[in-house]
Amino acid sequence: MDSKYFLPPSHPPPVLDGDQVLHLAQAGYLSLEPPPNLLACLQDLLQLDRQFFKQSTPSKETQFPTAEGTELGYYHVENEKEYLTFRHQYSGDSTGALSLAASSFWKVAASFLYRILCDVSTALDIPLPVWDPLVDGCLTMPGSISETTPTLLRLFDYLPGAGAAEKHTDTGFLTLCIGTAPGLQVWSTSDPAAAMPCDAWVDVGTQPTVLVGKTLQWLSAGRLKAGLHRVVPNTEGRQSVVFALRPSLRHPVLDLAPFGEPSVVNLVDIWKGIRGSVYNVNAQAKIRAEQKRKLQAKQGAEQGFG
Ligand SMILES: O=C(O)CCC(=O)C(=O)O
Ligand SMILES: [Fe+2]
Repeated sequence: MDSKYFLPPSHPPPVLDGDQVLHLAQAGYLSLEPPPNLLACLQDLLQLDRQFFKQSTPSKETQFPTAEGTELGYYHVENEKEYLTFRHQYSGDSTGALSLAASSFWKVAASFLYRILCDVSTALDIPLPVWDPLVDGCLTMPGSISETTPTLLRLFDYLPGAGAAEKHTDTGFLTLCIGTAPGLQVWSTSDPAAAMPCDAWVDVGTQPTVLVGKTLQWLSAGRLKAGLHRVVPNTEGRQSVVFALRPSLRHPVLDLAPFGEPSVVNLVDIWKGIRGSVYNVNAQAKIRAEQKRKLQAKQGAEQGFG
């Protein structure tokens, strides 16, 4: 028998249909139903997440020391929110279970977003192998700090009536946001052909939502638009799980030919440029204000990132 019948499929099964790809590209966001295994991992993670945030601040800080600004470990924004950022696995008795649940969730969330990346690539005629170096080390939670990439999993605990995030776009490829209560809003622009423009903030409620980030917008030369979003306070408070698939920086030399651009760039420089063009909506109020002030002085604009 001809061996071609035994070749593996060249593409993972699609997650999105054509209309969903179009919506994600044009609106910069898409609310959708994730696969059952992702929801099962989410429930395990949320249970441990609630137990974690009930602990005292010193206990949380000891288990997951704040590091790299907001980018690693436990971070507290006084009177607003606290959150825990995973970029690698932690060990130790008190943190083992949470770290393990985070690692399981990371794997399914990363594979979900990667498949969505494949779906948009197919629609844009971008060859799928192009993504291999770009997601190297991002699809499973790295074992140690030395193996980290910018990709992260973040567990938020927003204070009732106060926890929020100013409007911003994320910096990476794709972000998956799942909240336990309403609060996340996306900016929805009307069809340019519509008679009456009706641009508005739209509540996504507790519906899992995928957002396009600035790096994907840049790589696709604007064919995918980064999704503007914000978090508004909820009187009951809110937990959310945010997985941000960001570029791996392990292979800095990036040939843009497969993206339709005849040039070679340094991905580290591109990433630094994108990160440097925005302020951090998740930083403490004073740091945020200072970052905003510096940015305004530099570019006369106000832009946030999450
Ligand atoms: O909490 C959420 O659902 C979203 C948070 C967010 O937008 C961010 O951290 O970038
Ligand atoms: Fe965000």
